[in-house]
Amino acid sequence: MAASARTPLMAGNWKMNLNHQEAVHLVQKLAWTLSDKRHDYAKAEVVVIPPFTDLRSVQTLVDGDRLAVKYGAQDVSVHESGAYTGEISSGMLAKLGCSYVVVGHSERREYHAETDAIVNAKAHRALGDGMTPIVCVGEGLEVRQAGEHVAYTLAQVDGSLAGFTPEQVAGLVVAYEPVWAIGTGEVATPDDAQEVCSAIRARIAETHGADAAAGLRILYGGSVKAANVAGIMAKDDVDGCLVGGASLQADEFGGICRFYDMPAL
Ligand SMILES: O=C[C@H](O)COP(=O)(O)O
Repeated sequence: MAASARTPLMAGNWKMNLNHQEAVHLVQKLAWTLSDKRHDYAKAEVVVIPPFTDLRSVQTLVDGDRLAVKYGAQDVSVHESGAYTGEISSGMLAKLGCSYVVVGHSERREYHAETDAIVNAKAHRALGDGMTPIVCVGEGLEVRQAGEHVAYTLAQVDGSLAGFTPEQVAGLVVAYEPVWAIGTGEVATPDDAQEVCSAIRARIAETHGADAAAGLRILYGGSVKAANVAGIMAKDDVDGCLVGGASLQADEFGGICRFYDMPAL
């Protein structure tokens, strides 16, 4: 499968920002911006990832206005249901119409001690309920400075994708997010992104076969903006972006979604 056969994916992770009223306003403005510019959703799938408390409002808006924007959740429980106070199950997210679930974001790995085994269990939960996990991996600054970023990230990929069949892997999304580039303004160069994304694809070819590697979408995340997105997206093994801060502004995120119109700096 050629790179062009993978539909680019732009996912905006709002993190712990925006109440449900602000969420509706942002999605309306984003949809209007993309419609005004005649965005081609075949050139970039557009996904917003609000906090749990906004999901019902976003669902109502998307369904009511028949928007092409999709939405997902920032996390999911490893448990199916029961006495797990504060947890949200994959079944609940599927019922809200979520298409995607982020698992293993570095902020969950760091602040909530999520291991590859936990991330893997969450990814299986999401897929089991018909949603696509966006499995996050990526190294911290010390690992990068030691020159061990590729090996470190591939070990996370191995652990986080354990137990998936080649056919399942072909439909998954992996997001490579070097932790040192998240929210710092310190964007990895397009070559930095390509180095690790191509290594991930090569690893999947070894472990799950060529078709799985060709189908898997690999995103880059870390200080992506409209001004730098085109250079990153020009790389063969980068199939989209997981965007934090810049996804909170409709114009900026709209520009990222329309990367194909942006100059590659
Ligand atoms: O999930 C998104 C990433 O953490 C990137 O965040 P950022 O675009 O604010 O650097």
